[in-house]
Amino acid sequence: MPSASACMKETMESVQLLTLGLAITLFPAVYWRRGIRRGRRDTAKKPPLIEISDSAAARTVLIDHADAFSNRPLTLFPVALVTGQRRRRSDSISSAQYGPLWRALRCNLTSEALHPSRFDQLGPLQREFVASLVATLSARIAAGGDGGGVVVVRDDVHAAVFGVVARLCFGELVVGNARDVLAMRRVMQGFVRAIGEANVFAGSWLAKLVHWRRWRRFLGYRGQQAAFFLPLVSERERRRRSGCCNDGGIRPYVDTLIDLRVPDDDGDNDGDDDAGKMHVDARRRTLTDDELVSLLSEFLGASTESAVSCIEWALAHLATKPEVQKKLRREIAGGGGDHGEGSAVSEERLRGLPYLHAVVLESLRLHPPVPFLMRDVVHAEGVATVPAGGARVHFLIRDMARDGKDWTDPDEFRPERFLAGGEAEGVGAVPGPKEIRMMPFGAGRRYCPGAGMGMMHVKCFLAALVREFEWAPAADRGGVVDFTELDGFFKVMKTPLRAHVKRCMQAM
Ligand code: HEM
Repeated sequence: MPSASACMKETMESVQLLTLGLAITLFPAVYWRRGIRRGRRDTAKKPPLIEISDSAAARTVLIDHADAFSNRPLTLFPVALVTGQRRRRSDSISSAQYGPLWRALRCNLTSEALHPSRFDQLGPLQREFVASLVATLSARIAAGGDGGGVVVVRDDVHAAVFGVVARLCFGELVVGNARDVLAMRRVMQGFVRAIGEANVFAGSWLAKLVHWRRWRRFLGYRGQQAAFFLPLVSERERRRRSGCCNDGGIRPYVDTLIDLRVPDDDGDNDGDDDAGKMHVDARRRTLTDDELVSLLSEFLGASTESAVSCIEWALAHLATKPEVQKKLRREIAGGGGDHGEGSAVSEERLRGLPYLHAVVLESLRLHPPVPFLMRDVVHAEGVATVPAGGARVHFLIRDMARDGKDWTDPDEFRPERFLAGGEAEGVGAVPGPKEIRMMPFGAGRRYCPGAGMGMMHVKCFLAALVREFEWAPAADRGGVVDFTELDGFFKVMKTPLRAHVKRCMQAM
């Protein structure tokens, strides 16, 4: 028999459903009448969508017309994340319009948390999380017996990368706090999954009604993020005031956000939920709570999801190409110098491993974690493809990097093409101004500021995984790896990689 609380919950849900249904039925009628009365029915049309998959055309517009192609759509996801009457947008770097606020936010990230001079300080952090990943996988293998075992690697890699990123973001606040970090990770994973599925709600109240539980869960992620992040921000402020922070020499991203003052140029604070809490000083202000949540969520999500996607795709290809795997292992083990079981390969050595670099580039070419770039173009004088009234432009990164006119056997995983003498010698992760062959980190004004850090995370974990373990397709699926992509916001493998893994003899 259902309990009283279950009955109560069901009744509440029915009432909510009924209310939502009524609101949806009445809203269009009321809005329509008001619109006609005031003579302001929204006639704004969606801009036409233009898709560009030719690399030469992409270079022309993104580089030669960089200013015109420097804005993303106002809402990045198919539906807005913050609801209600807020008049101030709660921007992250990705969503901010090209202008002073975007510049201040991006400059803060690149000159602080992502500055290359920081990379060398990351050694102890990487060693800690590489060692824990190696230990986790070794335990799984041991549980499988016979010196090897079938492992689904994605979640363990995700935990390790997120561990590093959370520490860069929050510093000592998350040290020794494994349960909270796991809970925060689950919220971020749920959020990323939800935005990948948000297309079902886009532009239709009926869809929101039909999928109302999912819709409610989707909106709930924002609140859950705030519930994790804002107390950490307050605690950080408290510890800074009392002078007891010890972050091992790395200034966490949250500190830079607390200290940041951004231009207060929209002057539109009336009725804003956060306006009362903001400190405004001579047209520069502190960040609102909403902005803090957006920026922290962006840092955690952007740094983790793309890196994990790239590591998993690379492992999938290495598992099916033993000769490439062996060659890579030889290169990683070759220089010696890195010591101890599961220890990370140092930043300096990672820079000197051309084949590892080529493997990562080839993985990003075939499976860019972000499949297309978005731009909102209002005026683009001299660009014939964009009509006078402007357009939404999508750059299809994946198609570009598999174009048969630019690449030989474009669907083949062949890292050698990036080595000296190969067809893509000198092609980097971020394109230069003269030519675009591939752009997994985007291009133009809005290219990814985390490209250097992202490459480093991928190389560091991939190097350790290949040095310590041998990878082969799991036999229980006929020894076949399914390379189908999931149709989400980030392009991960639809079926998470199941690999037969055993410890390498030289690593034992
Ligand atoms: C393998 C790792 C990564 C990949 C493949 C990747 C890919 C991308 C792509 C394709 C874009 C859009 C660029 C454009 O529109 O031209 C982007 C933007 C961005 N990424 Fe990354 N990213 C990675 C790692 C990171 C990391 C570590 C961070 C650090 C926080 C980061 C932060 C951002 C931000 C803030 C933007 C928005 C930039 C702006 O609008 O100015 N990403 N990323």
